[in-house]
Amino acid sequence: MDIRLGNGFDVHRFVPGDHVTLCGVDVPHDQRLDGHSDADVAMHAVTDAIYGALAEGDIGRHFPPSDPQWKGAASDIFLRHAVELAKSRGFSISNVDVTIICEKPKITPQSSNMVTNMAQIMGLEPGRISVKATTSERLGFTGREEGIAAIATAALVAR
Ligand SMILES: Nc1ccn([C@@H]2O[C@H](COP(=O)(O)O)[C@@H](O)[C@H]2O)c(=O)n1
Ligand SMILES: C[C@@]1(CO)OP(=O)(O)OP(=O)(O)OC[C@H]1O
Repeated sequence: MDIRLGNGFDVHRFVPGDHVTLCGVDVPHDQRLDGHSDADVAMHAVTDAIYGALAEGDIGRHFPPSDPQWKGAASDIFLRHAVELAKSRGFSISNVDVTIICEKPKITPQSSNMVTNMAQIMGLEPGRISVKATTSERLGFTGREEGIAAIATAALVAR
C-alpha cells in the first residue's frame, strides 16, 4: 500500500484588528493576523502538509506571495488546490491533524466548527480531521502574543 505522510508549519504575526480566521472560521479577537492572503495560519499548515505528502513543494510555490492575485485571498482556495492535486495524483486524504499554538484566542470552543468547515472544503468525513490547540506556556513569540503558529500532519493513501 502506498501511504504518504506530510507535515506543514506556518506562522503569522498579529496586527491590530478584531478577529482571526482559523481553518476558515472567523474567531473574534482584539488583533488580526497579517499576511498576503487572509493569513489563515492553520489552513496554510494543512495545505503545506498535503503538498509535502505529494512532494509538491509548498504553498508559496503554487501561490507566490509576490502575485497580487492572492492579495487578501480566502485560504480555502489553496487548500482546495492541494486536495485536487492529491486526487489527480491518485491519492485519497486519509486524515489531517493540525495543532494551533497561541495563548489567545481560545480555540477549543470553535474547534468543531473548524472541523466541519475543513471537512466540507476537503470533501472528507469530519472524523478524518482533527483540530487541536495548545499554548506555549507564555514562552517565545506565541507566548508573548506576537502571532500564531500552526503545525499539521496529513496522511494520504493511493486509491
Ligand atoms: N489557544 C488555546 C490554547 C489552548 N487551548 C486548550 O487549552 C488546553 C490547555 O492548554 P495548555 O497549553 O495549557 O496545555 C489545550 O489542551 C486546549 O484544549 C485552547 O482552547 N486554545
Ligand atoms: C498564502 C500566501 C499566498 O500568497 O501568502 P500569505 O498569506 O502571506 O501566507 P504565507 O504562509 O506566509 O505564504 C504563502 C503564500 O503562498
